[in-house]
Amino acid sequence: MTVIIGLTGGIATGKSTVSNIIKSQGIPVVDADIISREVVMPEKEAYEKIVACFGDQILNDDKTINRAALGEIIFNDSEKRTMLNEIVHPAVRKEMKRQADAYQRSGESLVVMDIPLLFESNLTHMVDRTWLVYTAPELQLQRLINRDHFSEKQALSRIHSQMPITEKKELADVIIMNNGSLVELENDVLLLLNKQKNRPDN
Ligand SMILES: CC(C)(COP(=O)(O)OP(=O)(O)OC[C@H]1O[C@@H](n2cnc3c(N)ncnc32)[C@H](O)[C@@H]1O)[C@@H](O)C(=O)NCCC(=O)NCCS
Ligand SMILES: Nc1ncnc2c1ncn2[C@@H]1O[C@H](COP(=O)(O)OP(=O)(O)OP(=O)(O)O)[C@@H](O)[C@H]1O
Repeated sequence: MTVIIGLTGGIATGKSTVSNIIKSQGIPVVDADIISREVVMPEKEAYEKIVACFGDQILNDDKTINRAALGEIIFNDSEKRTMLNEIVHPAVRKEMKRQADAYQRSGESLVVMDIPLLFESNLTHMVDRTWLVYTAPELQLQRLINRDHFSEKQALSRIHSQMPITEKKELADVIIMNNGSLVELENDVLLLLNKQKNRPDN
């Protein structure tokens, strides 16, 4: 039997950092952010819909989508964000399911799905358990500004596009605290994986 873990968090709380630790242990990770980049490549179905909806001012010279430009639009306008989500999410869900099914068929005992909008998009039915990477809101803001060189306003508009991390904390089965160092985070994740291996049924 395969146990599927839904790994989530808020923007810049450390999902990719945790999923890299998980991958380093040979555990497969299905990554919604990576898939959401693949399904909007020029040859894919969602691409034409995005261009029709947002115009060619969101394109780079080579006709690929300018993610910074599209981000500026959708993180400042909830209606436009819903429109983009309605175009992109069905294709992302389909590919996530395809990858998870393939891992299941190949007999993996544990598969992790890294899904930033797991709770916002009601995708918990796709997973057996939910793990949340949590950082205190002030630290989340600081890490986002440092990583992406956003202004405070840009960073807050992205944070406010999601369910607050404090609310997600109430919904998750397991909380991975990420307020400390990277070494502490790695130790905690390795311990959690060990616990999961020893008690695969929950
Ligand atoms: C707006 C886009 C082009 C910006 O691209 P960019 O490369 O700057 O960011 P990236 O895709 O790496 O996302 C970074 C983080 O932003 C957050 N985020 C992304 N999209 C959304 C959204 N629609 N609503 C809320 N938060 C979001 C997530 O925490 C994600 O981990 C891109 O995020 C996108 O296409 N979003 C819509 C698809 C989506 O919802 N992806 C998230 C998981 S499926
Ligand atoms: N414990 C930590 N100590 C210091 N920096 C950290 C820690 N955890 C994560 N970071 C840094 O914080 C930033 C956000 O982490 P990461 O990119 O893993 O978040 P994410 O949740 O995957 O973000 P997104 O939602 O945008 O995909 C990165 O620059 C990362 O290196």
